[in-house]
Amino acid sequence: MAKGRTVVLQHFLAFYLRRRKLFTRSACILILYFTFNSGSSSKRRRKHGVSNKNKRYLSADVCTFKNPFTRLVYKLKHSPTVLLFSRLAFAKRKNTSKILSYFGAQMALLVAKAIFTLKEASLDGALVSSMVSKEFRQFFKFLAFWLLLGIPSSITSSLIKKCQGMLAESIRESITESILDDYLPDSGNSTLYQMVNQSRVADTSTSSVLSSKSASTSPDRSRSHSLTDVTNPNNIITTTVEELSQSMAILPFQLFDPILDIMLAGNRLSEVSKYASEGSLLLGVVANISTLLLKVFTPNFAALSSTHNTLENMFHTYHSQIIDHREEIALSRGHRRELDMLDASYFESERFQRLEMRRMAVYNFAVGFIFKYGLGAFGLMLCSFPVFTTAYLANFQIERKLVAKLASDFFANRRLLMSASDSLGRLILSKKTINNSIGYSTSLWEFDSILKDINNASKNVLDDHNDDRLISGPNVSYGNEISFVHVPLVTPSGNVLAEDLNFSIKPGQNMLVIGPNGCGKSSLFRILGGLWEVLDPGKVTVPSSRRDLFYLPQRSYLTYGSLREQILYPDSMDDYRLKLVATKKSMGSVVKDDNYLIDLLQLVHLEYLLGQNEDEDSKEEDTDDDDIETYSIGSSTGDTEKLSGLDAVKKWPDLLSVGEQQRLALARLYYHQPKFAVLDECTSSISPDLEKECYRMAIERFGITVLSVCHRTSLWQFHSYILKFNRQDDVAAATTIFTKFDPDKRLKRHQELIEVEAALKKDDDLTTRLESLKKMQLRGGRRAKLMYIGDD
Ligand SMILES: Nc1ncnc2c1ncn2[C@@H]1O[C@H](COP(=O)(O)OP(=O)(O)OP(=O)(O)O)[C@@H](O)[C@H]1O
Repeated sequence: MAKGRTVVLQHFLAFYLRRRKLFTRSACILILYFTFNSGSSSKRRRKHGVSNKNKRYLSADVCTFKNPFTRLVYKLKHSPTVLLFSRLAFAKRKNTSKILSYFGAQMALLVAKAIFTLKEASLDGALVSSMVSKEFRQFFKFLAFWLLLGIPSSITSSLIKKCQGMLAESIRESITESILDDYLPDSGNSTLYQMVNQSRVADTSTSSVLSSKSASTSPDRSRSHSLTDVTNPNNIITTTVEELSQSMAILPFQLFDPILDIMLAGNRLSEVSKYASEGSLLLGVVANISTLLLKVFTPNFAALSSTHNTLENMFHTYHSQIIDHREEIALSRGHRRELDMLDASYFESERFQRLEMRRMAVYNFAVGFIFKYGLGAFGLMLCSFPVFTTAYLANFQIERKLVAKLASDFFANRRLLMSASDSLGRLILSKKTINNSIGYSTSLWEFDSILKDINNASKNVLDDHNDDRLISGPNVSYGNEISFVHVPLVTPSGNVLAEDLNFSIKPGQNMLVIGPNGCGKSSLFRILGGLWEVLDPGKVTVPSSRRDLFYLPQRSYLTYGSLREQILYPDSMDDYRLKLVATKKSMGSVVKDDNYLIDLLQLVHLEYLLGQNEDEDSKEEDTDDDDIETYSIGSSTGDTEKLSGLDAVKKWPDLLSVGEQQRLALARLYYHQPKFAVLDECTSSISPDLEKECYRMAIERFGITVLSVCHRTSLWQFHSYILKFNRQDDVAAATTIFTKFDPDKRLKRHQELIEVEAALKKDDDLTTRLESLKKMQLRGGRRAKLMYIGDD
């Protein structure tokens, strides 16, 4: 009876042996398929409120594709990762070839690595076999081979790492280049201003033609815009691009290395072991059960990384805010309040990180145990199977030579199966990297879409492709003047500041703009600078070229760079050199060389900046260890702190007082010598005498026509026209009056008012005169003294 059962079993085994290759390969495919389809289920994603980000980009008609292949192609074509790579990373041929070559090199190295692993496994087996059969010469021969194999194998591993680094760097370079081209476009469009502004304005649809245009052209994009925090573009451009590049660079390794390992191991097993087919099939089933089991321990990676990023961003933003306002905080002793905010933000972030670590610890344990030990144990069983079956079939009468062969196979197979089970674990972990990459690329794609929408909308309003235009649009015309006719002044959030703005200024007619705080004085210049649109029925006439209008705000913008660069801004050093060559060629015109720049500094009494070549930074640098190779950041000239004069590179915004910064900005204005200049309280911190001198210089010496907002009466004398904003307390929109301005007359009346007010206390006869003056004030609005000015 027992003999009959043995015969049946032997026939059964023989049948499987004939089909072993087929079984092995189908088992491999099963393993890969089920492993890859594991992870967080869509049900759980929905429960956590995190949808598959990819799906946002797929319109409803994707469901109409019956053919799964067409559907897959459609999905791929619309996936943000593919879009991001096709339009940003591969935007330039040079970058494309770099990325593809590093990717190709990495793939080739991965294949080489897998082949070396196979060879090592065979050598392991051979070593054990020679040891068991006591063939010492063979043993040392194999040992030498094994050592030799270690050289190319180690080189390959190190080259893979290097390739990953280079791939990450080229992806980052390429995406950063493309995003920066949209972020600060050559056309001079105020994309960054509009993007941050739009996201801060709650109701963008009211007045922003830009947003409505972009919404109408791409509904999917406008819907997704709200998902990206564009108020923090620095984080997206630095951190997100870096993280995406890193994860995309390690993806080929994480994905293809285990797949190659599994495939090669399966193939090898089917060749070397007679009974590997059943084992491989069973291994496929066990791998499937394991991945199902792993789902229980898998956290929602997308939700985790999104919350993590939000909390980190918040902490980062608080820090930047404190650094930006360090002086105000220090003077107002606001430390405790700021510390509370930082503590709260850090505590929140840390609490979440602990939760994240707990979830990841459980997940890592599950991956480690299930795949390394669970599948590893199964692999050992599988390897021992040929030993037991051979022994069983030969009725446990095995020759010595066969024992050595079985031992060799056992070790080779065990090694391959252990590495295959480990590879399965890595394959599962690679899903995390894929999800992260999708998350990062979605954020980046949304961000770039917003930039592109803004730039495209601006292009639509352009009547020609002249990038040098000051502003463009259907309501804009060009001439030798600045004029506003029936222009409504409306904020991006739809607040009407002034319904009907009218004025006209020709060269030489300097205009004073006055009005209460928040009435829209600076907003007028936002229209003039192209930041806000000229809405219907308004018509604006401006000089055609950007160079004809210069804007100086109250807090002037200084860059980190040389003193010369502060004066030249926004010109670059190349622009400066070109201008120098041009003026030298054209005989007779003033050559704006370094001596000219020094003269300008003298005009604003800043010549002492030329002599400052020692500061604390340089002293700090002296203490640096000479042996350490240091890099000069922000300058190609090397030892920047030793430079002096116009070449001195310093942290000018931190080094100069507000008044000094304003004077430096005036030197900048003199250098550019525009036709018109907007001076928006740009001299408020300069002493009155020097302020007057600077104004006189701008108007008389450099022939600049100024449109100025200033509260000091000492500057009235430079203006011949006045634009006055009147706002009643109960009406949001201001009315405006534009008239000729006689500074002497107005000053006299202003002085008179002061004197009458003083005399009133003593003399009743002046009451009548005061009443008449008060009437005029009331007509002018609530800011009595200011409204008096310019009232005829
Ligand atoms: N980007 C913007 N989006 C929405 N509202 C804005 C924006 N910029 C300014 N405003 C609003 O427009 C109004 C006018 O601002 P503006 O800067 O023109 O005032 P101002 O007359 O120059 O005041 P001040 O004399 O205090 O400088 C303010 O209420 C301000 O909140």
